[in-house]
Amino acid sequence: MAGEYMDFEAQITQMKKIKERMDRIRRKILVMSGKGGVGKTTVTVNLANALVDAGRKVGVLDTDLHGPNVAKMFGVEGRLMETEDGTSLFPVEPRPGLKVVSLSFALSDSDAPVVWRGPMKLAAIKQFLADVEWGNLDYLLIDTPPGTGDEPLAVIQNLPGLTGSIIVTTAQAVAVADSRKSVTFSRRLGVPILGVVENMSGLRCPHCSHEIPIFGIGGGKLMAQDMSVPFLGRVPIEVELREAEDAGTSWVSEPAAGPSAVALREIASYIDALEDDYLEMIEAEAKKVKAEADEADKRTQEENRNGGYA
Ligand SMILES: Nc1ncnc2c1ncn2[C@@H]1O[C@H](COP(=O)(O)OP(=O)(O)OP(=O)(O)O)[C@@H](O)[C@H]1O
Repeated sequence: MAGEYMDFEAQITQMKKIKERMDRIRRKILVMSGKGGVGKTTVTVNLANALVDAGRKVGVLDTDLHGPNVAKMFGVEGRLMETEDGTSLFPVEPRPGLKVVSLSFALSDSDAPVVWRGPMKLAAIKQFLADVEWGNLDYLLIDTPPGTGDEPLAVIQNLPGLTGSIIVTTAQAVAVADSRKSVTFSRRLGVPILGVVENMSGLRCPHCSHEIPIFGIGGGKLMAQDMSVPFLGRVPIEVELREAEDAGTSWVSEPAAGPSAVALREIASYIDALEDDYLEMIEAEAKKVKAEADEADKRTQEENRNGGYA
């Protein structure tokens, strides 16, 4: 499948299939981070569980082939199930209302590192967008590897009606610097930014309740303000959250769960309460910003062709 040559007609058929599938999903959200290990998958998995708790139908697509943790954090073993005619792939369902697919389900050996070039990843992402039988969903959350590489680009360029991106960072200066690139990347490609989450934002000492700023506190919020994007909230470090992820249980669903669950539930409620009018407005704004950037690029190319003269 991945990397196979596809003629023009087959590509058009695939694009139509993707559109049909995506039209049945109300909101499609890309979860990104500039830096690795800042908690993108944690945010994806917990937002998904919180939205399911609120009665929403949610799908999660894990496009991270090199560190696919989504299925593990939902406590499921992933395996690709096809219809008999091979035209559709079925997601796994860790709990009612939640469907999960990882690109890694297509790999036979989970211990083997993946050596796929960009075009193979692009082909695989397109195939998953076209073939996964999500049915009707309220949300599709798409987890991507860190950075602004092939996977987020493939999703943005091939998923019609992408609602927006959520950018996850820690408050640490290096993570913030990288997450600024994710903001610029989203803007340059015309993707509305729903907001920034500052994860691992302080650890409350269990003995004295003092907040220890392991990766700093506040850097993500400052970045969001500086780049004029919404700030969605701070999620503190919590041992129980990490333990729940290792056990594949839903931390946000625990009524007595601590401050990280409270913060993640609040972010999920905020996202769920976003009005369609607001989303249309930020989509129009994002398209305008992209059109202006395209125009500026065109002028620069023109100038370069004319030896630096307009
Ligand atoms: N708020 C938190 N409290 C405790 N542990 C956390 C928190 N956020 C993330 N973790 C843990 O930190 C590790 C990295 O998180 P996660 O896998 O979500 O990051 P990521 O950005 O998706 O990583 P990658 O770059 O590999 O895709 C995981 O072991 C996760 O359980």
